[in-house]
Amino acid sequence: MKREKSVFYHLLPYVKRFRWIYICLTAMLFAGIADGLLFTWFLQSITNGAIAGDVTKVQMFFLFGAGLVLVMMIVQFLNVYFESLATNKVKTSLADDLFDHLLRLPTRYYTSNHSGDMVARITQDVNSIGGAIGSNLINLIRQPLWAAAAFIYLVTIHWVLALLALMLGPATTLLAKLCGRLLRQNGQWIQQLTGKLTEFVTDSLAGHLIIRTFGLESDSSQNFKEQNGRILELQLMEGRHKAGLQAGTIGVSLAAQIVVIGVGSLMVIHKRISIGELIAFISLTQGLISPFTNIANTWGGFQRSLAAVERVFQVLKEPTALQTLPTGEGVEVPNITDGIRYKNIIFSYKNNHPLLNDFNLEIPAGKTVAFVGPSGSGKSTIFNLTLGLYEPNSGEIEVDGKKLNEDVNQMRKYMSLVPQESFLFSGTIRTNIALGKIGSSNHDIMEAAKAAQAHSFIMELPLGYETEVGEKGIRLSGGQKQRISIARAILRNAPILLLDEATSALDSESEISIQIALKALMHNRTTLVIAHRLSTILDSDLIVVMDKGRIVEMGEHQELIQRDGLYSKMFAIQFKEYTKFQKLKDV
Ligand SMILES: Nc1ncnc2c1ncn2[C@@H]1O[C@H](COP(=O)(O)OP(=O)(O)OP(=O)(O)O)[C@@H](O)[C@H]1O
Repeated sequence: MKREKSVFYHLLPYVKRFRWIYICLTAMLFAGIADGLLFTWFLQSITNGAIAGDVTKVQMFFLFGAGLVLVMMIVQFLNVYFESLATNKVKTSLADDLFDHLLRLPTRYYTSNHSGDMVARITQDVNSIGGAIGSNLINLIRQPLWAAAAFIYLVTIHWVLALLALMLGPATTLLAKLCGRLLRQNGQWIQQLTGKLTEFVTDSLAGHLIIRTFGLESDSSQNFKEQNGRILELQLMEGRHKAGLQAGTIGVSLAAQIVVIGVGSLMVIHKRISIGELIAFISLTQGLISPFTNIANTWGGFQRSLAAVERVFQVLKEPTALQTLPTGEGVEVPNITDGIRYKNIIFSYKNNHPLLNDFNLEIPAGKTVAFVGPSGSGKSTIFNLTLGLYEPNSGEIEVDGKKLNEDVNQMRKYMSLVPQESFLFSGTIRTNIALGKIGSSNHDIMEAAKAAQAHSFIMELPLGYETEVGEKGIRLSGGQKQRISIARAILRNAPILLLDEATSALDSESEISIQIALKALMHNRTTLVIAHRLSTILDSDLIVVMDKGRIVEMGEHQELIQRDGLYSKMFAIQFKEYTKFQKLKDV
């Protein structure tokens, strides 16, 4: 019960948010119960009237019955309508809050959780919570009230017979408790496996190229079938539990009715109750036992929904990194004059050996600093920290004299990132560039594209700037995507640029276009670049050579070459590869 309480505690704010709907639902609930009792009274009275040969009474109750039917229809309509309103409104707000919360979560959460699982929580789990806030919840409230009302009504006729009718009810509750536990456990397994299956599907779609080129289709298909088969087994087991519960509860309900009919008939013979009252008993015994049956059935579905609610609230309980959600609308920030300072930074991704240990560096404003070093030396980590995606364990980063961690959102307005892998969202080229500064005019977007050497290839596309890109859109080459990414950064016009150069070799035309685009982008900005291109390295004001999280060398190109250390070795290798590449291209 502790678990149920905690789930309700979490759901309560949502119920409160739509309290007027729940108030209407409660009103309908009482109207439904009153209607049911009035119907029994109608049955009892019209039967007694018929037996007594009282035509006026029969006629009057006939009209009364017709009125009841009308009221019942209206109540039923409003009941279903309000229930759907309540469930869907809560579901929608929960999904809104969940997505909002996901956007606020720290970068660590994204790197340590699978996107497929997050998708499953926001779609499937949110959808399954209907059972905990909609019909199941209402039924769990309605049924005991209905049982109590029916019992009181029957007690006023004959209390012994009423107790007899009630006697078998609790048996179904025991059955429900047992099956409920099994169903809940099963529900959790199904949800976990479905989350895993969603992860597998998203991975397979994203990695379809590897699947195809390595000929892994049959293995993937087999893997999917196995996982899906396991879910099927659990669903069938769920079906068996539900069937057992249903059969047991129907058995109990029928047994109670037979007892009531048998004993009630004897009472009619002995003139203890009238035939009309026996009919009331027959009609209400069903109403007395069915709540136990319905609670039992509802309990299973309810337990399953609780499992889904728990998965949703697991995410909602994760501590966030952002208080407010920043907007991409353009705000002009002044150019910086004081550069970036890293002071005694100690940082580890996990609580083990720190990757950066007492890292100190000063990047002067307006300069281009290239970070070079072997793979895993910590270059991207410097970017992650500068962008405030991770916080150092100790030490401080200052941007233009202000502490980065004091207002990360504001400080990020000073920066734009051109990532190694250019990501295009589903939408048009225009909207993709406009992400650099939401609300930009078409003229500004076009100017940015021109500076990024992207305008001419965009104009050659069938719909120009309105061409759809992203998963469902046209395929752009790596170089073209990169130029759109650069245009986005040009439009953002932030004073600090973080550029993670793409490693893949481009054809010479793209290479030249990108060089021109980057020159335009880097102009007049403080630039941090994870450098892979010789031209970038040579043109940098400062080269920071990193190895195992430490700065091992620092200086200008010539200086570092003369030092004959790690940099000169790396440069020699790169230069050899570069000339080989150039020769190959010349051939
Ligand atoms: N999100 C993360 N969680 C845990 N460890 C990480 C994470 N990102 C990077 N690392 C580890 O930190 C170390 C430094 O990685 P980083 O990406 O900064 O290196 P890099 O110099 O940019 O490498 P590359 O040139 O290959 O991109 C590596 O050992 C890497 O495995």
